[in-house]
Amino acid sequence: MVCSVPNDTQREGLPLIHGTNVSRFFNGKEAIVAVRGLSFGISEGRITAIIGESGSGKSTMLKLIYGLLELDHGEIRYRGWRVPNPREKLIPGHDAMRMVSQGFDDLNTYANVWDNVASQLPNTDLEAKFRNTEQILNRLRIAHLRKQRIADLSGGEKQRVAIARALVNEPEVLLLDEPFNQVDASFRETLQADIRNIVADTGLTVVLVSHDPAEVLSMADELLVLRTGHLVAMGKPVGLYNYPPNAYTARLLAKSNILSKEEAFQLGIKVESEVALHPEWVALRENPDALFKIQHVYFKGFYEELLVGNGQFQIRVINTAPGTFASGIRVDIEIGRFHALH
Ligand SMILES: Nc1ncnc2c1ncn2[C@@H]1O[C@H](COP(=O)(O)OP(=O)(O)OP(=O)(O)O)[C@@H](O)[C@H]1O
Repeated sequence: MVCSVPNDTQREGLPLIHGTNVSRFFNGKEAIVAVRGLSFGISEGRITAIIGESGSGKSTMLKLIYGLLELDHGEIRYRGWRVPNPREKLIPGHDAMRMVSQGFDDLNTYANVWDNVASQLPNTDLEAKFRNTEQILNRLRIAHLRKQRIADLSGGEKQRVAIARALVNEPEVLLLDEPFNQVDASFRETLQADIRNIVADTGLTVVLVSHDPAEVLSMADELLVLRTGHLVAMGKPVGLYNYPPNAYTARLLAKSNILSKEEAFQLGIKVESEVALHPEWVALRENPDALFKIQHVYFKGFYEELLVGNGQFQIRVINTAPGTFASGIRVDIEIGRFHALH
């Protein structure tokens, strides 16, 4: 779907969504940098997650992609055409995309689920309206709720209605702002699986924002990592997890221990840079003469998180055999692997 801007010409050979040097500031001269100098590509038919700490610019980036906010610098293209900014379009937001924001502002609280979804479709073909509404309610497993008012639904159910409403008229891109916020783990996993299936079956492109990368590691095909408005890493989850390009990404994805080269040396690692040591890359062996001591044991269910220190620095370690170590015990640290941050 082309949603064009006057005097624009299509650029060939770009990914589906392509940003060049995108910046957006707030507050005029005392500018708050929301995002700065972002250049990125988002592929068609994939799930791309924008991740980063609170305030890193994720929601701003999503709104810029959709065309809800004006850019201060740079440009964003969709299928090679420039995304219109809010001044260039009567109803802001790209016609090929739909966005589901936090808070479900778009839902009509007093109408029922069916009407909230069906109202997105025209009355010109009532049979198609019925069929498409029914189909998307089934896909999102909320057909049994069709007569319920939004006000009476749980947060997770509302989230599914909001997504159904966004998908019912078959956008090419679905933008999701923190879709798994405030929902429990089992709900999250089934919703993630349902979204993955929709992407696989329909070729939909999904861009989602998350402040908790662990929750999207298994779901996203690509990750874009933001830090204070800058893009500091992009790539596939497995690659970024195992070979993070910087300390921020290592901490965000893996809660990694970041050690200076001097600290690493004390663990027998000889490198000329900082080191990322993921908590699961470390094993412990009890030794009454060891320099390191278990300082805290945090019970996590099927595993424990241990804080181990030598008086100078601490590292976090995952122990998959809970109950083996108690606070105060002295341990040797065995490094399975590490990743040098150059
Ligand atoms: N309308 C606005 N006016 C002023 N500052 C804004 C506005 N929108 C965003 N900002 C600022 O821009 C920065 C990035 O905000 P943004 O909401 O994009 O971050 P985020 O990564 O989505 O955060 P969170 O995870 O907390 O939702 C923040 O410092 C924020 O305070």
